[in-house]
Amino acid sequence: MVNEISERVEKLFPALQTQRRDLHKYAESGWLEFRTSTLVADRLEKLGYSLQLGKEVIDADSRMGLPSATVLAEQEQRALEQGAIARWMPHFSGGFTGIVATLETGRPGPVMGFRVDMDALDLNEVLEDEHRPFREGFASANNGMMHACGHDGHTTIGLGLAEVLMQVRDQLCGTIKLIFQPAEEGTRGAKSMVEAGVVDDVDYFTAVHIGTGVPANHIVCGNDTFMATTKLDVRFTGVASHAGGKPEDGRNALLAAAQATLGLHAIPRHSGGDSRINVGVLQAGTGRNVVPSSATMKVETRGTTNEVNEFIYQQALKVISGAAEMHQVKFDIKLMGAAQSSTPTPAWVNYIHRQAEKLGEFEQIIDRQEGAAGSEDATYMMERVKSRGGEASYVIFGTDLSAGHHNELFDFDEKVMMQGIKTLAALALNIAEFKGVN
Ligand SMILES: O=C(O)C[C@H](NC(=O)Cc1c[nH]c2ccccc12)C(=O)O
Repeated sequence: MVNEISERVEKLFPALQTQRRDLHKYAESGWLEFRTSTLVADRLEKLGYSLQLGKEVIDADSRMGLPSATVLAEQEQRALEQGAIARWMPHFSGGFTGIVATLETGRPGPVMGFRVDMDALDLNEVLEDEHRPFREGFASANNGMMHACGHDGHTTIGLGLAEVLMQVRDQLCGTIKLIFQPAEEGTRGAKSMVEAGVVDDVDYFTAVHIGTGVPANHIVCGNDTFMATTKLDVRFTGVASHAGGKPEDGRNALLAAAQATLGLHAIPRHSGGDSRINVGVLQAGTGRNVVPSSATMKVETRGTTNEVNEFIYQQALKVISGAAEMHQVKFDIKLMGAAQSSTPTPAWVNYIHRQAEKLGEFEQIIDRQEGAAGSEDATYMMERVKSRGGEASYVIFGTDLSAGHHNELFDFDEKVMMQGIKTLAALALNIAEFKGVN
């Protein structure tokens, strides 16, 4: 069975590479994955999956960090010009760019959920010969959007997995659910899919990532270091006045934001675990001789547990309102994203380990990756599945990178996609080996 899967996946490689490069070239940021979604939906339908799309899998009110209506409309238009398939667009229009593809095998067995993400980062790709995507003609055509975290690879893994599983459907049991999630960056999209009930029937859940510093031919079967996080946009609104003639009439939003920035970074640590705070963007003012009446900040808090993150977040709210009070300016706070901390379930990690072993492709099979990582909103899905007694894990496939994640020179070795597909396909094919037949 292992050899059969390997051969099938190897055969797909040229098509997978073309697919990945197409997605890379037409990179789309979170909630704007219009072209990507229409292509993914079309492919999955052709393969024979039943599809749930857009509002069926995205709870509108649980979406975080949604771009403005203007941006959504502009980008939908741009996607159509770049080859989005128009007949699918009504499902995704307005920022509902999520897809769940289901394969009912008709044989008894568990529901297995696989999650990949589809969004790019807000980043300009390097357009120079030293960078392979540019050299080979698939660098991002979209200004300010770049697949610099490998989600083009993840989406391609999802499509390749869909194809292989359909080829071997007679050997599968239970139900396969492939989840294509929007807006992972900024941890904005997963919650809306969880609230739409997407994983409520999933018994065994697996999310994937490539790279993240894990060497090529290594697999981490259960990454368990994701930090809980809260993302917020803060806007201070003061009063503009003549900086020379009437400074006392002004209410200085820039000072409030500056004060808040220093105060935020001075929030104490928490004995319950590591924490982070970052003011990543700070913009204020309009002119040299005007008391600045507006300021905006983009802030994130993190903690190794939900409690630690909540502590930092609550302190942050106090610092922000205190700084506003000090400078007599108004403020408002918008929640832009959030994720929980989560740990995989040991039995599922162990099963993944054994399947990876059988593939015979990996030099090292690691159960846990230690050390503080970033955040991931797949944790919402993991926690929902676990809360119902299910199994969940987050798997990392190591690969050689040309530069770190979120860097303008990021690229990866596309062979990793095949290792990903083989491993995930093995999880589905051999599920009878997990705790016997369900
Ligand atoms: O918080 C976010 O915006 C999500 C973003 N997530 C990632 O970069 C994914 C990620 C970070 N570190 C790891 C380690 C393993 C897998 C995935 C990751 C981050 O942490 O800034």
